[in-house]
Amino acid sequence: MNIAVIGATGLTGHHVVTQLILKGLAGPMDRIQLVGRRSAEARLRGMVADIRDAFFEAAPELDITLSPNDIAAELIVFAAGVTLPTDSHAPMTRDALAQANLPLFESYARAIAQHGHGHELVLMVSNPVELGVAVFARHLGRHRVFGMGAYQDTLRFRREIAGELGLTRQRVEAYMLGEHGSGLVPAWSALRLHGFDAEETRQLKKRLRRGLDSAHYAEALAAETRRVRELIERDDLAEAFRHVGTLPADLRVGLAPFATHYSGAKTAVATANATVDMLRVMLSGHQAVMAAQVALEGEWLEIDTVLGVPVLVGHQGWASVHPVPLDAHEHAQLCAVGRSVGDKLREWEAAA
Ligand SMILES: NC(=O)c1ccc[n+]([C@@H]2O[C@H](COP(=O)([O-])OP(=O)(O)OC[C@H]3O[C@@H](n4cnc5c(N)ncnc54)[C@H](O)[C@@H]3O)[C@@H](O)[C@H]2O)c1
Repeated sequence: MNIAVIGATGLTGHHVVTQLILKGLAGPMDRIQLVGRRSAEARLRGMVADIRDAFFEAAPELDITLSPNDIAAELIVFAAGVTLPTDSHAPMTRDALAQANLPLFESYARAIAQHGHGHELVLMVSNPVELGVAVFARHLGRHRVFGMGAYQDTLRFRREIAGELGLTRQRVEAYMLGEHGSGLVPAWSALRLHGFDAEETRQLKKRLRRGLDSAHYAEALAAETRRVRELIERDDLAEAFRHVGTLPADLRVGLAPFATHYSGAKTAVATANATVDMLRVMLSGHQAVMAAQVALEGEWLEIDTVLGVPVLVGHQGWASVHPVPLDAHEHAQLCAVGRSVGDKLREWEAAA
């Protein structure tokens, strides 16, 4: 299998490459294209030497690729571009991030559409993930492009629930939908706890939610983000983490990574883990339901933009949306987030 990692020398790209090898998804019969800018050539060479040193005969073929026109792979991970700074005193807005990364998304998407073989699947890691997916979907066809943000948010949601209930993550079926960032939509109505009946699940869900209902989630997330931001700006990371720990599971999903990013540690290991997990499904030849950002055209809830929703993922891309039960508030919230993401995407692309 040929896998290309665009932005391979970046923190996330580097972890994706090593996790692909460590988890046995890329071995001597496979090839990883390490894609970077010309200015990153020396670093890419160093990276190849280091990986061969570490894994030797278990390492895949490692190719250095300095032009988007030379990408030749079945699976492409896009992890290049600008990221939000970790210095809370020099903040960057998501609008500025979008303007910085849009030309990069465009140039790679255009090159892959022109020079690729027409079947590549693209897994978008870079942010704003919805914008990256929108651009690649337009050039390559929407069923070949996924954003991993919703999958990562979903893994975090399941982990937070599992941790609080003392269960393994495998026993928790749950989805975090919507926008990766400020527009998360926890689909509590779709929660299934394997080994618990409907009444036990209802009781446990009530305990987990601590009185925060779907109608007030967005407001609570915004208020808690302001509170955690204030603590980070005061350089009180310890209090920020402590405070996040007091919140309900669905708020922790949005806020724990926020604090982790500004701690300076960043979230690359977990991001690479979620990315490689998605690649595992795409490589397996089987199909699985996973939350991902995809470009919808009204097939679920009449949403007509890029949004994190549950989709059936396989080696040919995402085949269809897999609808999950939502209550009226969750439904309304997901549609509202969809409208807001659609507005932002139009604004960002018009400003380019
Ligand atoms: N989805 C998530 O949960 C999540 C988590 C972490 C990071 N991210 C996103 O992933 C992206 C990368 O983050 P990071 O922390 O690894 O950043 P990083 O700064 O460590 O790496 C960025 C990489 O992009 C490369 N790059 C920049 N311009 C390029 C170009 N024109 N061609 C090829 N490569 C180019 C840089 O050389 C660098 O290697 C960011 O957009 C970030 O927001 C997403």
